[in-house]
Amino acid sequence: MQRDGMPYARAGQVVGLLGGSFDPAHAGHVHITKAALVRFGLDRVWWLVSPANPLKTHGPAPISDRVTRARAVMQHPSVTVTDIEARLGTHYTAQTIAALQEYYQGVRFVWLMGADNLTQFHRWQDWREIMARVPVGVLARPGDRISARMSRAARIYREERLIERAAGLLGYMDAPAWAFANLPMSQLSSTAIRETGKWTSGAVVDRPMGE
Ligand SMILES: Nc1ncnc2c1ncn2[C@@H]1O[C@H](COP(=O)(O)OP(=O)(O)OP(=O)(O)O)[C@@H](O)[C@H]1O
Ligand SMILES: O=C(O)c1ccc[n+]([C@@H]2O[C@H](COP(=O)([O-])O)[C@@H](O)[C@H]2O)c1
Repeated sequence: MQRDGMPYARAGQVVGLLGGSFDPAHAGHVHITKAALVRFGLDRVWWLVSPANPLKTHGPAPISDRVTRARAVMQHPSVTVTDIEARLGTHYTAQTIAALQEYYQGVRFVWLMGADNLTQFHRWQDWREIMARVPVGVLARPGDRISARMSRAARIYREERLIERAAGLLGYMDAPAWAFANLPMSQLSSTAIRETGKWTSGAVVDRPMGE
């Protein structure tokens, strides 16, 4: 049965999940998404626009505005922007992944994140359960490549890291498995955009990023 608003996926497909506040979405997100599709051999990527990041203190703009903005920014036939977590009522990534695996039997999920998130991954709720459930693909981010590689999660799961040449098989690996993709890096961040004042809660500003 297909629940309202849940994207379609069939058993055997490899679906990358990029969770984020997307407050607002920017070209850096687009860049890592396209890179992830190629480098990690994904069939699809779903953006999970989260109701709120459990580790962030500032409240994001309303989710409907962030989804609208994300859909305007990310237009690619293999990418779907979703508000799945709001629909499932999950707040923590471990819960979200467990619910998706239950709902989409046979679909191979890969969790995606920028290198900044790997540095604090060991602070996420049930982060080892995430590692046990799905392969993880990490994308380089300015300033975070070294700290990510030295992070607690990277050290604990040192043996489970794929060499870059094998990263295209990530979705077919049994968890735990992870890969780090080095790629030309984008300096963009939502924080920087919010600081320009071009994105305020409730206001959608549709300008090409980088202006
Ligand atoms: N420029 C970038 N390079 C690599 N990864 C990125 C980049 N921007 C965002 N990401 C990754 O995309 C995911 C969602 O990011 P998020 O929505 O938090 O955007 P952000 O720019 O990091 O926001 P903020 O500045 O508010 O922390 C995270 O895993 C983050 O690491
Ligand atoms: O589950 C957790 O404990 C947890 C802690 C911090 C961040 N996350 C998730 O990480 C993703 C990136 O968050 P953000 O706000 O940095 O874009 C998003 O999907 C969050 O829900 C998850």
